[in-house]
Amino acid sequence: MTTDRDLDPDEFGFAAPATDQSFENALAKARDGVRLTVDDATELLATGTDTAGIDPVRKEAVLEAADTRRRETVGDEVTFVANLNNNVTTACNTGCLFCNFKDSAHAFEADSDVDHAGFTKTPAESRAVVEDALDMGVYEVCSVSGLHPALALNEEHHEVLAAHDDPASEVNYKPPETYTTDPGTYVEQLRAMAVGGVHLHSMTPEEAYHAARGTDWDYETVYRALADAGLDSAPGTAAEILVDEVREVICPGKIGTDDWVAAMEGAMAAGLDVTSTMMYGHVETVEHRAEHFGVIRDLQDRTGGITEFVPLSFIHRNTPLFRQGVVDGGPSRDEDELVVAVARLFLDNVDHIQASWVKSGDAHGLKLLNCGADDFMGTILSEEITKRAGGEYGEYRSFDDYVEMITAIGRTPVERSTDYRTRRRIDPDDGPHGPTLGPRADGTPMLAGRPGTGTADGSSASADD
Ligand SMILES: C[S@@+](CC[C@H](N)C(=O)[O-])C[C@H]1O[C@@H](n2cnc3c(N)ncnc32)[C@H](O)[C@@H]1O
Ligand SMILES: Nc1c(NC[C@H](O)[C@H](O)[C@H](O)CO)[nH]c(=O)[nH]c1=O
Ligand SMILES: N[C@@H](Cc1ccc(O)cc1)C(=O)O
Ligand code: SF4
Repeated sequence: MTTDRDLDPDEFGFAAPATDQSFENALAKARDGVRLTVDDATELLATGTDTAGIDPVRKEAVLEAADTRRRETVGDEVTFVANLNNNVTTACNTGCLFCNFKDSAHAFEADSDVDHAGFTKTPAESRAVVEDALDMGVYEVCSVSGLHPALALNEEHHEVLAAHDDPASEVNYKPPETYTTDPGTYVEQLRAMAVGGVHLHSMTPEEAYHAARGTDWDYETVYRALADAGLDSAPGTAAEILVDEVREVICPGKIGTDDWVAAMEGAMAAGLDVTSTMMYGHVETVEHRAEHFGVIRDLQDRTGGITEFVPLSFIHRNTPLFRQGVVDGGPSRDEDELVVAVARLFLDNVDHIQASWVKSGDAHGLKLLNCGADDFMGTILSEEITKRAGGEYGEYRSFDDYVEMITAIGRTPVERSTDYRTRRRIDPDDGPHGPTLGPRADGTPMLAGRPGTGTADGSSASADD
């Protein structure tokens, strides 16, 4: 078991980025549509490693090149999805230092008197949440969870884990009866959520690792079992920064880069689409970000199954990294803009780049749509990861919010399916607007207080911490 530990910032002092490339050459290649190298990306992200800090004139040139590339490759549509986040449990012992979503699993034990603000849902509770959302027109459920020690793939996995001499320390396992609430198995949770034709987007590489721990099952086998239970696609979170020297600092309990890549390949081999992410703006350098882009582009060259790239701006306020003084904040807005722009320019084989209103808010999220992004995520209805980390931008956007925001920047609002293959252009003048692609969607707005609806209150409520 890994727990939060004190870190000395000097412990990880990475070398200052430097390359043999010049900013001007890298920019010229980007403008000409020549495939960029990791060194090129480093120069663009740094607005030149020859100068300290971000140069505002060079930054604008990078953003403009990326915005032009976005217009030429995917046009002026801005997509979004009618989705729901349903996280099953916050119990987790992995101890990632950037995460405040998790609660120590010990606190969930039936005989524990440790207070915690987290939750575990049974499969029946998960199903009820999804059913309510389907009534609102939602057609995607995104479910990511803590690595609860009682979660196993299926009954067979429970037996394998329980057969260890000391399951808690050897395979991070305690039987369900240890806990106040039994989360069921991964297969049971997915079966419960895969209801009414909803698209189930779940099981990050880290969760797939947990669903195979203590066995010799490969990732494809695990994802096939999950697909049989109703899984449609997998979120490429747990990526953080795909460079092991960074992972050793911020998430030493997590799988390494090679394993993350193997899990994504296993998911795709099992016939699933995947997304890709990068969580940046903590201890890493711009060179690490560029290397991360290289890992994603190589993976996509081999597989073609990545539907989108989602930059996740580090939210610092309540995290161990910030509280222990390892970092003094998250990324600046300039860095957010450059990450989106260089993702658009470098990831020439990934069509869609997402801007996140959860991480950046509406105004800056819209700005990111002018830096190379073409997707504005989803309605989500509930948000726990960013909120618990100290995010302040709420947990719900309505279709009317989306249409108003996207038309305000002169772009075309488009409702999409998770895989982007089904799209509906929305006529801004034909409101009020609601989802139409869901199995129970008839264009009715996802409004506050509709009978049977979940917790969304129709406003863009702030985080309550
Ligand atoms: C909270 S985990 C849940 C799923 C699973 N436990 C895992 O790690 O894959 C999902 C992702 O949220 C992101 N995340 C967590 N804390 C964050 C923070 N403070 N700021 C931004 N993103 C964060 C990370 O990228 C992480 O991989
Ligand atoms: N960027 C964030 C997302 N993005 C995921 C989308 O909502 C959607 O599930 C995906 O594009 C597949 O269709 N989700 C969050 O909860 N928070 C974010 O910051
Ligand atoms: N839920 C993740 C974000 C995410 C989930 C699924 C994705 O496919 C992409 C991004 C977060 O808030 O950090
Ligand atoms: S990021 Fe995921 S694995 Fe890491 S502590 Fe948070 S919930 Fe656990």
